[in-house]
Amino acid sequence: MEKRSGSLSWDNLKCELHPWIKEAIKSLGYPTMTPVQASTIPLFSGNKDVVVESVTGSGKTLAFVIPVLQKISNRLHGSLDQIKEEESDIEPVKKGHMLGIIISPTRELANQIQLVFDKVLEYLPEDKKQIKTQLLVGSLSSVREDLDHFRKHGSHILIATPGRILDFLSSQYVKTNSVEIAVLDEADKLLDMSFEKDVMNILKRLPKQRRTGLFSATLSAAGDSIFRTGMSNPVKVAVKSKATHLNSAPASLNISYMLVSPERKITTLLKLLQDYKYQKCIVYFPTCASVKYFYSVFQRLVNDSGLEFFSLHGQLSTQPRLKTLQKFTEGDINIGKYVLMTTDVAARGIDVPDVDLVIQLDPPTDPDVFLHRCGRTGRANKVGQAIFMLNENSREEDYIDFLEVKGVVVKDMKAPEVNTSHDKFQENFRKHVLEDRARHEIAVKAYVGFVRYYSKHVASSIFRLQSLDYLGIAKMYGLIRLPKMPETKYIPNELMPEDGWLIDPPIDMDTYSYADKAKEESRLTNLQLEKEKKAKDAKTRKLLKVKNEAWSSKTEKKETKQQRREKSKRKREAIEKQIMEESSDDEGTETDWKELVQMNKKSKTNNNVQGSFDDL
Ligand SMILES: Nc1ncnc2c1ncn2[C@@H]1O[C@H](COP(=O)(O)OP(=O)(O)OP(=O)(O)O)[C@@H](O)[C@H]1O
Repeated sequence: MEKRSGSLSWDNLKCELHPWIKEAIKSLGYPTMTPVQASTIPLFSGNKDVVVESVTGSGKTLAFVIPVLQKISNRLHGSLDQIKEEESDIEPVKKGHMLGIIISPTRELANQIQLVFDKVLEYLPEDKKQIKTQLLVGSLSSVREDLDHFRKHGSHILIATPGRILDFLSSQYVKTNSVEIAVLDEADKLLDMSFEKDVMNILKRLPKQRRTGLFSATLSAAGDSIFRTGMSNPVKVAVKSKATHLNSAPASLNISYMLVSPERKITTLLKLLQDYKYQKCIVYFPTCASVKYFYSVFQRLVNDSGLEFFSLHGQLSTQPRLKTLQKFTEGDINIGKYVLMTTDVAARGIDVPDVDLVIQLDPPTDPDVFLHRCGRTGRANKVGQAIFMLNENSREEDYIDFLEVKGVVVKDMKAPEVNTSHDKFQENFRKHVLEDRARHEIAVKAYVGFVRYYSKHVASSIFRLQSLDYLGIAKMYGLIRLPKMPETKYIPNELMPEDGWLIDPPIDMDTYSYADKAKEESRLTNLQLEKEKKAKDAKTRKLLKVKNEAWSSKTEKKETKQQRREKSKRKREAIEKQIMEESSDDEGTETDWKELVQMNKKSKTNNNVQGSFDDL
C-alpha cells in the first residue's frame, strides 16, 4: 500500500500536471486532494498499473480522470518533461484510433463519468488540440450511429458499458492499437460473472503496453480475476476510513437498521419520508416490479405535496433513465423533498451531492452491494444517514453480525410509531387495489418477484425462505388473496387463511373487474366460455361415473388374467362409443375423451391436493 505524506494540498502532489488540468482542479472547487487522489494520481499518470480500493464517495473518479487526461494531453500536446515541442510537430492520432477507454457497469454511471471528464475539459485552452469524449451505452443510439459519430468527430476517450463497446470495437473502422490507458470503474462488478467474459474480450483487444486501472470501494470481492486483466506489476492503493476502527464505510456515513414487521414496511417508509429531516433520499426496492408498483401506489395514495417521487429501474430505456436521474439531481431542495425509488441499478457510483438519506426496504441479495447502496450518501465528508429494514421475528437480525465481520458497523434504530397511519393507509390501499383487477395482478407479480428475489440472497442461512412471513409480505404488497406458489408450503397450517383470502369477507372473483373497458369485456367473454365448458365437462364426468358403477357391480370376483384384459378392452370401447354418440357435434372428440378420462383419474387421486386459487 502506498503511504501518503505531507498535507493534502494539490501543491504537494508527487507529480507535475499540465497547467490547464491544475487550473481546472482549482476552479472546480476541489481545495485539497482526497487521500485516494494523492496516492493514485502520481502512479497512474506515470507508468504504473493500479488497483484502487477506497471507500464510497472518496473521489475515485477524479483519481482516474486526471491521469487519463494527463496521459492524453501528453500524447496530443507534448509531455511536460520533453523540451518544449511545437504541437504541430507531434504525430497526429490516426483516423479510427482512440487513446483511452473507461468501462462502467451501468449507463447512469458511464454518463456521470463523461460529465466529470467534460467538466475538466472545459478548461483546456481553445488554442490546444481539443480532447473529445464519447459515451457508448445501449439503447441511447445504435452502434451504427455511434460509429458515425466516432468517425466524424474522432473521439479520444470512450466511456462505455461493456456490451455496447464490445459491439463497437468489432467494427473494421475502429482501431485499438493506440489505446494508452484503460479504466475499469466498479471493477469488482465488471469482473463478476455477469460481465467478465465481455470485459476480458475488450481488454484482449487493447495493446499490451497500455496502462490499466481498476477502481472500486469493494475491490477485494473481485478475487483472482484481477490478475487476468493483463496488468503488469500493479500497485495496490488501499485507502480506508480512518475514523472508525472497523473501516469499510466512510466516517461521515451513519448506518442504522430497524426491525419492522413486513406488513408495516411501507407505512414505516412513508412515515420516515414524511417526518425525517432530509433533502434528497434514495429508497432501494428489491425488484423493478416493486419499484413500478409502489411508485404508482404512492402517486395515487400519498397526498403530501412536499414529497416528490421519481422512479428509476432497469426496465426503463436509457433516455428516461438518464432524464429521471438528471431531474432528481437538479431538483431544488428549497422547494421540497425528493425521493428516488430504485433498484440496484443505482447502487454503485451514482453521485448526487444533496442525497443525505438512503433507505433500504430489504438488504441486497449480494452483500457487497450493501456498502455501495449506503454509500450514495455520506459522500465527500458530508454527513449522511443510511437506514435499512430487517424483518422482525426472523433470523434476519443475524445480518448485523454478518456485516460486522465484513467491517461494517451499524447502529440499532427504533422504528417510528405507525399504528394509526398504518390502518388508514391499508384501508385506502385495499380500496385502491379493489378498484381495478389489473392492480391486483401487478401486485401479485411484484409479490412473486419479491419471493424469487429473497431466494437469491447469498447469505441464505440468514435470509431463509422457510422463515419468511409470507402473509405479512402479501399484505405489504396489498394482495387480497395469496397466489398459489411452491413457497406457500412454508406457511404453517394454523396461519394459512382459508382459500388464501387476505380480506374478510372474501370477494367474488367473477365480478372483480378491470377498469379498462376492453380488457373487462374480453374477461367477461372468456368467463362465460369457461363456465359453459365446465358445465359440459361436469355432465360428461357424471355420465362416466354412472357407467363405471354399473359395470363394476356386475364384475365377477374370480376372473382370469385374459378375461380381465378383454373385459377392460370392452369397457373402454363402450365408453368411447357412448361419448362419441353424446358429443358427435364436437370436433376432436377423441382427444376430449382422453382428457376426460385423465381428469377423472386425477380427480380421484388428487382429492387431498390443496385447492388451487385459479382465479389469480
Ligand atoms: N478533492 C476533492 N475535494 C472535494 N470534493 C471532491 C474531491 N474529489 C472529488 N470530490 C467530490 O466527491 C464526490 C464523490 O466522488 P466520487 O464520485 O469520485 O466518489 P467515488 O469514490 O467514486 O465513490 P463510489 O465508490 O461511490 O463510486 C463527488 O461529488 C466529487 O465531486
